[in-house]
Amino acid sequence: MPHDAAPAAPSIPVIDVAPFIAGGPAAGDVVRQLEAAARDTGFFLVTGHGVSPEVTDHLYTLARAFFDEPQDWKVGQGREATLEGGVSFSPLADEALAATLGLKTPGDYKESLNFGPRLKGGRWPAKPDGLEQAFVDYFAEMERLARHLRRAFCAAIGLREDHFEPCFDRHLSALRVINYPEQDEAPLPGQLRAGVHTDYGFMTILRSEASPGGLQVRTRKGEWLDAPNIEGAYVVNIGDAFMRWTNDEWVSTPHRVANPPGDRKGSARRQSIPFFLNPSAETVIACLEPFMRDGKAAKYEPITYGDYIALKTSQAFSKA
Ligand SMILES: O=C(O)CCC(=O)C(=O)O
Ligand SMILES: [Fe+2]
Repeated sequence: MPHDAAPAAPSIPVIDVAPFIAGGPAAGDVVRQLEAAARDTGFFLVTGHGVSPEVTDHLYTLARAFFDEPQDWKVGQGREATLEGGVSFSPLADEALAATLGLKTPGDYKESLNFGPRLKGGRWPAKPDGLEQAFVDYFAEMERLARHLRRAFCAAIGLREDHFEPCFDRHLSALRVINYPEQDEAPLPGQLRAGVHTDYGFMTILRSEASPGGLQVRTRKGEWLDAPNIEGAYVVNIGDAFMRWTNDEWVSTPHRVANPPGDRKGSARRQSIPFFLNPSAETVIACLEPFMRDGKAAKYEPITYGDYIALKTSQAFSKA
């Protein structure tokens, strides 16, 4: 076989969504690219998304200032969990994401700040100034991009373009900034920056950062791919609830965040910003009609998103 006929290495595609957002003649081509990626790896990068770089950088910078504060102070922040739209702080090794797949591992080598307008948190910290507003503004940017992507998904599936909109009227989406510190000491056996897991909800839109020890995605064949880092691009992946909605035809893919290699541990701080787009608690996840054509049957019983998420969350925080 001539060597140029070898199958292409699997990869995570980069899709320019600007023609879809603009609604021009190339919109259909974007829809086809998104559908192929959603069925194949369940992960893709988007450019041409229109998200404000200033709003993104501002949240990044203020969150970084928070993480730079002493640990003793941070652990006292956002503890009440009584305030809708409050903030919560999850310290190093608090969460083991691999527990959602039934794996016992030490807690993830990360700390995070978490916010959602309909999620309970505590009072916002007194510093840095403007932290709450930075979360709120970036959340709004993510909602805008998510709305475009939902419309594109409807076009791909053959649904009315506003099919999912009622599910997001009172959505339970969450915005998180994660700090993966430098690893001055070796992590515990089995401890990763973030253990292997799938995301629970509809989709995740991630602002990532190029640094040693980053996001890796498991293909359907079981190979681990490094997610590319492209300045200004966002990583998008399909979540479990959406996979269930599509009768498993669109895929929620396992992923993890690797530790930095031994020689780079002291220079490998990384900060990422995932936005987890989740439907409302009362949304019923039932197989979409186009996925039941040609004699195909629904694989799962309908379930409300509230029941579904409660189960997954309790697993993630049950410590090894
Ligand atoms: O930080 C990353 O690159 C990914 C984090 C992640 O997968 C998650 O928090 O669900
Ligand atoms: Fe994830």
